[in-house]
Amino acid sequence: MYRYVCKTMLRRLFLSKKVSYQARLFSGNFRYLEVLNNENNVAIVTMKRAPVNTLNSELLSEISSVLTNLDETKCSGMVLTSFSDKVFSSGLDFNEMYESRPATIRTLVSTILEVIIKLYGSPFPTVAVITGHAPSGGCVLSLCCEYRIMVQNFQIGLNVVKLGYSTPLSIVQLMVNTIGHRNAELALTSGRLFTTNEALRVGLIDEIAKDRASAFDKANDFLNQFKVIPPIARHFTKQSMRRALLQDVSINGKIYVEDFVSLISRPKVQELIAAYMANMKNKKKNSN
Ligand SMILES: CCCCCCCCCCC/C=C/C(=O)SCCNC(=O)CCNC(=O)[C@H](O)C(C)(C)COP(=O)(O)OP(=O)(O)OC[C@H]1O[C@@H](n2cnc3c(N)ncnc32)[C@H](O)[C@@H]1OP(=O)(O)O
Repeated sequence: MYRYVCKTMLRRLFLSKKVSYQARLFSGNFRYLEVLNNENNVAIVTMKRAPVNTLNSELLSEISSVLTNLDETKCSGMVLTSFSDKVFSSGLDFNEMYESRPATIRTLVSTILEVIIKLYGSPFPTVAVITGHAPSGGCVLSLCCEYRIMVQNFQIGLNVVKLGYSTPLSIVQLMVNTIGHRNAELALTSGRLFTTNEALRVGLIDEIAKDRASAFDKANDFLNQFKVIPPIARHFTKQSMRRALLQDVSINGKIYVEDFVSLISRPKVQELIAAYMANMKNKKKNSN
């Protein structure tokens, strides 16, 4: 009898461990992401592709899967952030754009498009906690969120024009919707990166935080206000605000992707990407 009780207790203990292990598996399943749920059912999605969260197809497809999962599990909100206290994301991975087969570039671009559609159109409220630099693709991810809180002394913006290709129309629209036509035109045509203070002044971010912890406090304050708002009413209102852009990308997305692939594949653009990458390496060598 004693042996039976011990065995049953051990089995229960094992099962309970297994359950809590499975609960953690959602975060453990990803190579480049950590996903944790807080007590308010808010998902904290942390990009952790060291060193600078460069957006390759794998990281983007993990973000895409998480967004589907959060939609299905009816989370109350999402915070998108970075493991790094220096870089939120360094944008699309040059290694998948430089001297790559069109199919590789196509996968990269289609996957970021998938993320844009899911993140921008998500039914739950979304906040970007920007703990470091957010150039290009990093800025795009934050623009798809509803609210941006950025830590002091970093840079954010869309500098793609400097790489020799134009900003895709929907991305232009994201910027226009956020900082207005005049500011967007000036910023996009010059590839301007804004400091945290400048970004607040122009409306590219909503709040400045002194550090990661205070950025999370501000994100919680933003999300808490929705506790008293019926989610369905909130969701439909968000959809109405975002419908035009979402409809455009779902109708024309494939065309935008193909345009972007052929733009990136042009010899002149490839040359500029190579020079840009070499410049990054030189800067690093000289600073060491
Ligand atoms: C709806 C429309 C449908 C169409 C869909 C199209 C969607 C398009 C989206 C918009 C277009 C976006 C384009 C891009 O994102 S292109 C990428 C542009 N990115 C940049 O210009 C930033 C480049 N990086 C930096 O400026 C710095 O790295 C940064 C300031 C971010 C950090 O500086 P830090 O000094 O901390 O780090 P390092 O520069 O030493 O970098 C560390 C290593 O990482 C490598 N690195 C950095 N960025 C990239 C990158 N984007 N791709 C590949 N590799 C990168 C860097 O070379 C270092 O490598 P090593 O350690 O090997 O030297």
